[in-house]
Amino acid sequence: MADSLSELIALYGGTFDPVHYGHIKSVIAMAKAAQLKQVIVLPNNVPPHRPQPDASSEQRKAMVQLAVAGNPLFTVDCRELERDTPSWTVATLETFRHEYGPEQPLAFIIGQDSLLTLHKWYQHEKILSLCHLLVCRRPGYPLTLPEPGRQQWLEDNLVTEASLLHQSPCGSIFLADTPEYAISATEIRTRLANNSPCNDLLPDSVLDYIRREHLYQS
Ligand SMILES: Nc1ncnc2c1ncn2[C@@H]1O[C@H](COP(=O)(O)OP(=O)(O)OP(=O)(O)O)[C@@H](O)[C@H]1O
Ligand SMILES: O=C(O)c1ccc[n+]([C@@H]2O[C@H](COP(=O)([O-])O)[C@@H](O)[C@H]2O)c1
Repeated sequence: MADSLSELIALYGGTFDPVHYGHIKSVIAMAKAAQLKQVIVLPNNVPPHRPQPDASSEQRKAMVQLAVAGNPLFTVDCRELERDTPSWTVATLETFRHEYGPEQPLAFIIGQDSLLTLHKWYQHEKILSLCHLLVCRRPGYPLTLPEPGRQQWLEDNLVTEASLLHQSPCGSIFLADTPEYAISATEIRTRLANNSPCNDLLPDSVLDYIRREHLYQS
C-alpha cells in the first residue's frame, strides 16, 4: 500500500487527441480550488463511448508528457495503455483503490460535458464509492442535469468546502468555479486539417510534435 494517506490524489483521464489548454489550464485551476498537490494524468487506450482517436495511444501519451513537462503538479500514468479492453474508468479506479487502500482520498477530474453523460458510463453507480468527482467548467454545457432524479443525485452528493474532499476517501462531487476555456480537441483536429492556426489552443511543444508526426492532416 502507498504511504501518502490523507493527501488527496486526483486522477485526470482523457483521450487527449490531442491534449490542449482546455485540459491543462482547467486542471491547474481545479488544483488551486481543491487544494491538490498532485494530479495523475491517465491517457486512455480504448476510449469508451466515442469514435476511436486519430493519434495512436503512444502518440497521445507523448503529447500529454510534453504538455505537462516541467510542471510538478502533474505525473503521467500509463496503466490504461497496458489494457486492450475499453478503458472503463471504474476498472482503472479499482486498481488505484487496490494500490492505495480504502482510506486514501481519491478523486477523478472531469469536465462538465462528462458529468452530463456520466450515467452512461460502465458501472457508473460504483464511481462515487471509489472516488470523489471534481468537475471543471466547460462553456456550452449546463451545470444542472436534465432529469430530476440525476439532479437530485448531484445535489445530494455536492460539497462546496474543498477541505472535505481531503477528509474522506470518496463519495462527494465538487463543482469548481474554474475559468471556461472554449477549446476542444475536435476543433483543433479540424483546424489542423484545414491548415488554420492553433496557437494559444495548445502548447507549442505539442504542436511541434503534431507537425513532426504529420498528425491530423486532411
Ligand atoms: N475545454 C475544456 N474545459 C474543461 N474540461 C474539458 C475541456 N476539454 C476537455 N475537457 C475534459 O477533459 C476530459 C478529456 O477530454 P477529451 O480528451 O475528450 O477532450 P475533448 O476536447 O472533449 O475531445 P474531443 O473534442 O475529441 O471530444 C473530459 O473529462 C472533458 O470533459
Ligand atoms: O468508464 C466509462 O464508461 C467511460 C465512458 C466515457 C469516458 N470515460 C473516461 O472519461 C475520461 C474522459 O473521456 P473522454 O472521452 O472525454 O476523453 C476518460 O478517462 C475516459 O476513459 C469512461
